[in-house]
Amino acid sequence: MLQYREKEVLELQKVSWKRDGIRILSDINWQVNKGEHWAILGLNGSGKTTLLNLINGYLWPTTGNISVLNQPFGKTDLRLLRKSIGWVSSSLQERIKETSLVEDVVLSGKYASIGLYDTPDKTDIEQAETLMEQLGFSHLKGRSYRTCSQGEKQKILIARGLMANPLLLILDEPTTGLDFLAREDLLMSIEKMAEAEHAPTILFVTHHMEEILPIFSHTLMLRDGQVFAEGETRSVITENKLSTFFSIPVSIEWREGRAWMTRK
Ligand SMILES: Nc1ncnc2c1ncn2[C@@H]1O[C@H](COP(=O)(O)OP(=O)(O)OP(=O)(O)O)[C@@H](O)[C@H]1O
Repeated sequence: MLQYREKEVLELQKVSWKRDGIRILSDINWQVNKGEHWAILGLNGSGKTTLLNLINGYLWPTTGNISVLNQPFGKTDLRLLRKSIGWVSSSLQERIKETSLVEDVVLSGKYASIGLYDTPDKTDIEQAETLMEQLGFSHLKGRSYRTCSQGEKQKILIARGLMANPLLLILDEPTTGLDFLAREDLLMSIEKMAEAEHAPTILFVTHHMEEILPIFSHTLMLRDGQVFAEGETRSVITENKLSTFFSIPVSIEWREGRAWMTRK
């Protein structure tokens, strides 16, 4: 595990990524500091997944510099770094063994494994139980993962991601496929988790404005592989900026710290 006391969680300087002569990401400058949680907003194909793959070191930038948890890429052991990063995505969901018990899926996060290969100790079991309670699914203990709903599965995977006490937690479109109630329930669990003591820095990828909860102090907007806007959420989520971003006039209504968008 990395020992990490610095202020800076993430720094990208002039990062570009090209594939087959096409620039997928251009000139990304982005800094995330401790104490901030970021939403990443972008249309399909804007480069969000590519950006996450760069941060995790699964892709290498064509140009520019990346430093994650104060570890400059090129001088760092990426396998060690990845132990400090939790990543919850739909591709992870597909890799979970459907017959596993809910608590074993959570516990497997301790070893960054998909199955449960090591024997968990008492502290691990207690930690898993605390996370299940915090995220509101203690009642699913003893059930198989297969029998859980989509919203429950997302909570299980977030708890799994938290088992290794990551410093950075990436939630890549966690609300995909959820109905209104399941989505709100998951968002409230994420909010509670973010407010807990020793919570990791969260990067939350979404297509939907209203999912940017007040805990997301900052927002990065990506368009066509470029940073369209970045900074404090209230200064980024404005009618003017969003109308340009979506190329249609939109209005925003703020309710309980969340921006609800409609077409004008
Ligand atoms: N390995 C690759 N080779 C060629 N093109 C790629 C590759 N990976 C991504 N792209 C292209 O880069 C662009 C950005 O893709 P990316 O998956 O990062 O977008 P995204 O914002 O995550 O989209 P979505 O919201 O649909 O998941 C797309 O046009 C995609 O086709």
